[in-house]
Amino acid sequence: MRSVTKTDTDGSPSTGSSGNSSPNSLNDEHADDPNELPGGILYVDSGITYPKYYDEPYFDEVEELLGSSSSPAPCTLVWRDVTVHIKLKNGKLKRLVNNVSGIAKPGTLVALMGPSGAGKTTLMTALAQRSPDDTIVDGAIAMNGMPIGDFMHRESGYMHQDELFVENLTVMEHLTIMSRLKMDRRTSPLARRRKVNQLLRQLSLYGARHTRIGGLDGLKTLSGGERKRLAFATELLTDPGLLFCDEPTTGLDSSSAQKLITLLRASAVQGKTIICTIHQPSSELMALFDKLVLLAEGRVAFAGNASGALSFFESLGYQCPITYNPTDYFIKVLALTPGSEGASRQAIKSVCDRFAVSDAAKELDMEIHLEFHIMENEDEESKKLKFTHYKSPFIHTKIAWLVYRYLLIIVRDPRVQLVRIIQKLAIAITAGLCFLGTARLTQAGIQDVQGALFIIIAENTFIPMYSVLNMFPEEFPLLQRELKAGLHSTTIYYVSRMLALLPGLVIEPTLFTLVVYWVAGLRATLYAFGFTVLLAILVLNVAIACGSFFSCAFGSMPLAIAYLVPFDYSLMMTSGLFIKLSSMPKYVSWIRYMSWLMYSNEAMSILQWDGVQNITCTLPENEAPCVSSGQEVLQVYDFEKTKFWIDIMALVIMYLTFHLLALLALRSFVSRGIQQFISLLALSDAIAGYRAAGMQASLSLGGK
Ligand SMILES: Nc1ncnc2c1ncn2[C@@H]1O[C@H](COP(=O)(O)OP(=O)(O)OP(=O)(O)O)[C@@H](O)[C@H]1O
Repeated sequence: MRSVTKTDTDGSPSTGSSGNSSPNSLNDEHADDPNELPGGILYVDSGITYPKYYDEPYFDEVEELLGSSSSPAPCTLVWRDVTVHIKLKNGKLKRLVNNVSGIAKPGTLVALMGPSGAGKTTLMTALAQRSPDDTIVDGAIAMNGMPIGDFMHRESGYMHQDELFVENLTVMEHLTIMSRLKMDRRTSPLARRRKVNQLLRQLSLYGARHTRIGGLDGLKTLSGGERKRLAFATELLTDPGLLFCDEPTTGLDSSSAQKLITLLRASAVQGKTIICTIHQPSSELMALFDKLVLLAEGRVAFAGNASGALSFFESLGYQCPITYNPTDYFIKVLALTPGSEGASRQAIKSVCDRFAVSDAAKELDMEIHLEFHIMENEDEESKKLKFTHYKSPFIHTKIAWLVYRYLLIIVRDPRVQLVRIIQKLAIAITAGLCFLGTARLTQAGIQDVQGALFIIIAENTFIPMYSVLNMFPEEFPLLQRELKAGLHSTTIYYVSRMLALLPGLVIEPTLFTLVVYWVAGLRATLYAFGFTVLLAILVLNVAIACGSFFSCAFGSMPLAIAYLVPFDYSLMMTSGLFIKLSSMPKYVSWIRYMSWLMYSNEAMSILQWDGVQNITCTLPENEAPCVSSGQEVLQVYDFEKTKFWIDIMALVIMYLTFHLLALLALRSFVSRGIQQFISLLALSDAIAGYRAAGMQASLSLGGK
């Protein structure tokens, strides 16, 4: 056996871990290596150095050396008399799952089946402690003798029916980032990479490891089957003993479905407990499942071996025709027939009632009672031994990897970045050229200088503020899912999202101000230029913070725009350029204190005019009196030179306040849940439709 040697970035060699990724085999020596931030480290294997982290020869040898299998912690899930209600908008409760009991043991693959709307997903999310917030779950659910709680996020995996990814990432990037967000912080870098590589191979994704998951036009992306396998791989990163899969074969052809269920079967054989909802499996697929649970109208219609289901239905007089797939037949019996719903409900009730008093149900009941009895008599210490002693990654690790993820999204499409920079420069040059040679110390020059300053402020306010409005609503479904899975918190997400934007929020205003400032010929001192750039950066950041607040508070772009437009008009009107601030009526003049346009305009004007003397006057004597000094210019606009630092402080306070409000709005939005998001989308669509109708009407009026 050859030894595998890891060289940390400090150059000191250390022997790699030979265990699996479970905490028992963790190599504390490399615990949460701060050097292992995105970008990877170098590994040396018997004198050969392989750069970065995804080198195939390296992984080949490590796998030979360390073996590839790991055994998950055995997991028994038992539930008794589980009833699930949902709170409706009118305040009433609707029962979705009615008094359901069952058990899933280690090494079993359980099929949860039933007609559409039977309550499969509702039951599964309740068992996985991932129910939406407006749901009430009653009854007893326990895992390994402990009533379920937040620990389910780390002890179980949940594969959703519709997989959501950050589409512009590659398969390898996605798994690497998820391994840093999900896996125990004590897992050594070596074990983490080995796990990722092992999953890629096991799930036949190795060849597609550098393929983008989805997204960009014209580039190769993952197939539907590969996406499902990637979702599966993501859940397997932590090797959970319990796995929930919601319709994993939906959208797959029969061969891909067969492959996926075979994988689930293989995982169950390894010792996992897997509960899987599935629609219309073929007989071959069904043969891979150990147990079948049939749900109908929120109740259990059958639970036990698939072969037992045939005889149970036969005993009720439902003889499966020879040409029928038995599972299709069961679903047909348990589905509501359009036009005769009443009779169907009666038939379903009768099947569920008969199952409740059947021998199979009594046997199941005994098993469940025994499990709860053992649980009640087991001491806490031995219960704890059944759980992994998981330690979540540090907050700074999560932030670093989320920032990396969002930076990848930003730089992934260089065309967009390039277009943005070219656009910015083009606007800057055009705006600057309009003021070329005009910003002189003359009476006309005063207006030109103020105009150039306003261009800098406006360009760093309006477009950026509106451009951010769609960001949060777009990412909300994935955020909601990651929060439910306990991957991170709303605050971590928000901070990471903003940090990833930061480089652009510094580079863009700097470039823009640089061009406009010098082309327009504004005050040529390093002090004035430096602070103007700083102010432009601050303005852009306040605008982004304000846009983020509106985006988080209203949850959809059309709604946010509807409120932001009047707000930005009031900011602009009180900026000091369009109306004399001291002449504004009292009841609206307070708005200026919320206007970062006013603060930045005042500070930039002070930079341009403070200490300036001898502004030339070429006006005829009988015209208005001339402004002869910078001090007088500031007075014209109601600006005070002593307020320079107050303006900067006000901008900083606004930046912090908007971000804080945005974070609070996002947290409240998240806690109100996806349901509100869906209704907001409907409202936004209605607004968009209303606008389109209005536009149509005005067009047709115009036509007349
Ligand atoms: N938020 C909700 N408000 C009202 N009814 C709901 C809500 N969520 C689910 N339901 C209803 O609860 C029932 C069970 O839904 P669930 O998604 O669990 O069914 P399912 O068996 O998984 O269906 P499918 O196979 O079509 O996914 C359905 O009738 C559904 O319309």
